[in-house]
Amino acid sequence: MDAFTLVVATALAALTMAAGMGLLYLASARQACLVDWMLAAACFALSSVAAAIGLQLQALPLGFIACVNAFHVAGQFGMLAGVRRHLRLAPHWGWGGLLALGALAVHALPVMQSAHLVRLAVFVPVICALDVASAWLLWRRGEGEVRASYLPLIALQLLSALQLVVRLAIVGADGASPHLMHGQLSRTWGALAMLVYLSLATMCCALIVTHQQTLALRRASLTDVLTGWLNRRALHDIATREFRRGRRTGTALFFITFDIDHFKAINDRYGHGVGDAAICHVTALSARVLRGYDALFRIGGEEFAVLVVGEKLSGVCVIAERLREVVACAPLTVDGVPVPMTVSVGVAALNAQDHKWEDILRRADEALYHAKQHGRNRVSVHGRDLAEHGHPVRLQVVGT
Ligand SMILES: Nc1nc2c(ncn2[C@@H]2O[C@H](COP(=O)(O)OP(=O)(O)OP(=O)(O)O)[C@@H](O)[C@H]2O)c(=O)[nH]1
Repeated sequence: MDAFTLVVATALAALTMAAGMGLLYLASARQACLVDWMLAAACFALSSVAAAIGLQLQALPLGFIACVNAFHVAGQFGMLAGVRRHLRLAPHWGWGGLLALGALAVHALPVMQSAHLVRLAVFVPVICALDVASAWLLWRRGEGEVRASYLPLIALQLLSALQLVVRLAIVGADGASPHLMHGQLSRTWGALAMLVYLSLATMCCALIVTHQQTLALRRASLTDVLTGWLNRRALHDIATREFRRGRRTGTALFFITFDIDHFKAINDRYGHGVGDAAICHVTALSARVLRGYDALFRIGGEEFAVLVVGEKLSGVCVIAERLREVVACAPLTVDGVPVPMTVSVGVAALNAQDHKWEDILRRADEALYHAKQHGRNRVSVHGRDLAEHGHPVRLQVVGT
């Protein structure tokens, strides 16, 4: 295939990428990085169109070469800008504009007019730096589940940089041993590499965005909207997994359940809006005293559960007591007036007779009920304050 046909195909691939990014932007949750990638593709398309026109004029005029290179640099910067925006960093398009203008201006230097090799030697490091910067950012910031979706674009950016370095080396070697690669062949290589790059970049960018949406949907399906705590569906998944692990490895497992005391009265007196704020207030306070890695669940209107793994009973009782205390000591303020709140707390541990995690939760609920029955604003521990089915063993209550 001749260079002209390849360049036209590259322009079409760039336009396809721009259209794909634009359509995905409209169809998805308007992720702004898609606009950056669409602009990047538009720059690549302009670069290819300039190259195609220049090739038709036989001897490629320097003005066209300058445009080809400037739009190409802008396109590569756009790829980086999209990556930065996806990672919640400022895209800095201003720098991209300056870089493109610099790329245009540098062609006025006489040395740039002399040889294809000189121009390659100037632009390859710039483009490689942009490619490697995108790959490095994605690698550094991509943690956990998202990294898998970043790997194809990381690989593509690195391969793009690598092929440029190889191309520069071959064109450079051509200077020493003539005809290894003349300018026309180098351009054909460049157009072919760009065609492959654009086709794959379209898929890589789409993969990143759709994967992120999938994760967001999954997160939303497991999270309570009001508090941001996990919901019952998540409780089932996480508790089942931890219960199995606890049975197999003998790791201690506890549920702390707690419930806002006389919450109905808060709703009745101040309205549902304040009731909602009270729920958020309690969960925010509780999260402060809980360990960052405990799983926190909203399991009912104003009832919550914490799954504690690998702790001693005494440690769990300290956590539960701290939780009770922090809520009692920090009332919600409504129009400058404090609204005192307390919580009743129940604690239960995994024991040898348990067949399923629901057994532990049921006992924690019984302990919570016991705390309610014995004055509220207190912590009751199953097996210490009450025996099976909520019968008191001795009325020793941790707390008030
Ligand atoms: N504002 C608000 N209220 C809720 C929400 N979910 C449940 N509720 C209300 O919470 C109240 C719970 O009341 P009860 O179960 O009687 O419990 P309580 O008044 O806290 O009494 P005790 O638990 O016995 O101390 C009900 O009035 C529900 O309507 C919610 O998301 N927001």
